[in-house]
Amino acid sequence: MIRAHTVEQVREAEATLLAQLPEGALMQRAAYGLAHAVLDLLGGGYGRRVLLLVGSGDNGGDALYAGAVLARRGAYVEAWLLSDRAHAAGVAALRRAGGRVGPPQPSRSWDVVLDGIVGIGGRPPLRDDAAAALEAVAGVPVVAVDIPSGVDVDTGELAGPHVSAAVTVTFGTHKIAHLVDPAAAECGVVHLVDIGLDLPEPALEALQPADVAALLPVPGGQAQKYARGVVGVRAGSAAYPGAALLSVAGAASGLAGMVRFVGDPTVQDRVRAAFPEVVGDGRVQAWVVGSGSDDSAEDALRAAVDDDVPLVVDADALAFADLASGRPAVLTPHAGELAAMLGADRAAVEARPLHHVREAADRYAATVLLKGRHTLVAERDRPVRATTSGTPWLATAGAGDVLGGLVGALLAAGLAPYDAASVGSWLHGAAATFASRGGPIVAGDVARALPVVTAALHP
Ligand SMILES: NC(=O)C1=CN([C@@H]2O[C@H](COP(=O)(O)OP(=O)(O)OC[C@H]3O[C@@H](n4cnc5c(N)ncnc54)[C@H](OP(=O)(O)O)[C@@H]3O)[C@@H](O)[C@H]2O)[C@@H](O)CC1
Ligand SMILES: Nc1ncnc2c1ncn2[C@@H]1O[C@H](COP(=O)(O)OP(=O)(O)O)[C@@H](O)[C@H]1O
Ligand SMILES: [K+]
Repeated sequence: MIRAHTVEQVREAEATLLAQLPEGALMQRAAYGLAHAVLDLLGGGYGRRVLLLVGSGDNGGDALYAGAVLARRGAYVEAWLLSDRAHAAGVAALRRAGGRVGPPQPSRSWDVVLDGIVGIGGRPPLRDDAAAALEAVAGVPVVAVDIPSGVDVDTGELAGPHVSAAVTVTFGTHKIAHLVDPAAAECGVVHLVDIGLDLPEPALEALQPADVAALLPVPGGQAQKYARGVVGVRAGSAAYPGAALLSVAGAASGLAGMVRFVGDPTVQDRVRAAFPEVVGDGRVQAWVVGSGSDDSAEDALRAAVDDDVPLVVDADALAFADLASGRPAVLTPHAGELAAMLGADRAAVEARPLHHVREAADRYAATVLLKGRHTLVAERDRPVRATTSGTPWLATAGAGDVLGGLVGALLAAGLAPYDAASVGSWLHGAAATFASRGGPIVAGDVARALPVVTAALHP
């Protein structure tokens, strides 16, 4: 599991550790890890040209000490101090190691910039002098120290100019901005340096393959199809028959024991032709409702709610999500749909996805899965889960229908809504990456890849 903590949680853990360690030891650990990440990126130190952007806090201190390590490895290191209160011991260490301190020499070209402007003590927006320094080094790859300066650490929001990093080296634990967009998209590759912090329950987490494998419902020797769970799909319409096929394709991932389909008769024929294993109406352990349902969405959701089993509420059914409020249910909006549910603008949801997904989980007393580059799953009183598997090629029509069906299969197999949503989202992203191999895919490819990625979790 990748765990992310708030600034306050990190500060508390840091204070406990600082009290036990000799002065400066924690910063040395951080700086050493940072320097080695930079050496990895540059393929060595000798002859490399490194510019440090140094603010007034300990984040600048990390950059200065790492700069000293790099200078001792033969790099040419220069520190641009953005404050006259830069970390004094760090400045001295850099000088001792042969680094230069002062405004950068205009003619120099840099292999890398270390962003030590602000870390977890920064409050966006960045000040003008810091923003001007970033402009001056535009085009040079940046390694962000702890956090790309200018992003809001605890919300993942952007507020004005900020660093776009190739690599972010963080310390002790991930921060929320490393996992939540739009800030997460500015972090590049995130590298965690262990500095020995003892941390509480995280604010946010991201499942890793081992976590997904541990949560996955796997049939035992005595398995039989009904006991494995039956998932029902009420999706599609004469106008959108494809959505029914894709929702069923996700449900027919093999993770539940049986799939039922209920819908428009012409659509039903097409579903049966494409999926001979799918049967008609009857008892189910979970319903998936709404993908392409058009004007039948409300009736379909009411019928599903009457069965009193866990629900996936997708697409057209989201307009009636109040019907699922307080029930075991996963609501699966994209940003536009969530905006409509909350009476907000789509742009506001995209700028503040964490805020809005939490608001919806609270308002609907349900599990809310907000689709996007890093999908977020929120439920009251639980850490939000972010999905980091996937590829931008997954942003393709019908991919969301497959996801809804898949989450429904996991609900039917007995996972709680929170786990079904986050495990389903992870598998969906992994299947997309597997199917894509770096190239284009369509939604059906994602569904077809689900058994392969599921099998790969249990070698
Ligand atoms: N926690 C840990 O376990 C460890 C932490 N470590 C490191 O310490 C870092 C935290 O250091 P920190 O507390 O000194 O804060 P930090 O982020 O460097 O600077 C804050 C200062 O910047 C300023 N400033 C504020 N807003 C600004 C703005 N918008 N634009 C420009 N300037 C702005 C403001 O100062 P002012 O100039 O207002 O006096 C403020 O005081 C952490 O991220 C990690 O790198 C590791 O060494 C070891 C383990
Ligand atoms: N930039 C992106 N990178 C990775 N995945 C993305 C990106 N944008 C969207 N997705 C994923 O693509 C899928 C699109 O689903 P959705 O918006 O519901 O489309 P549709 O309604 O056509 O099925 C979601 O699973 C979402 O998380
Ligand atoms: K930084």
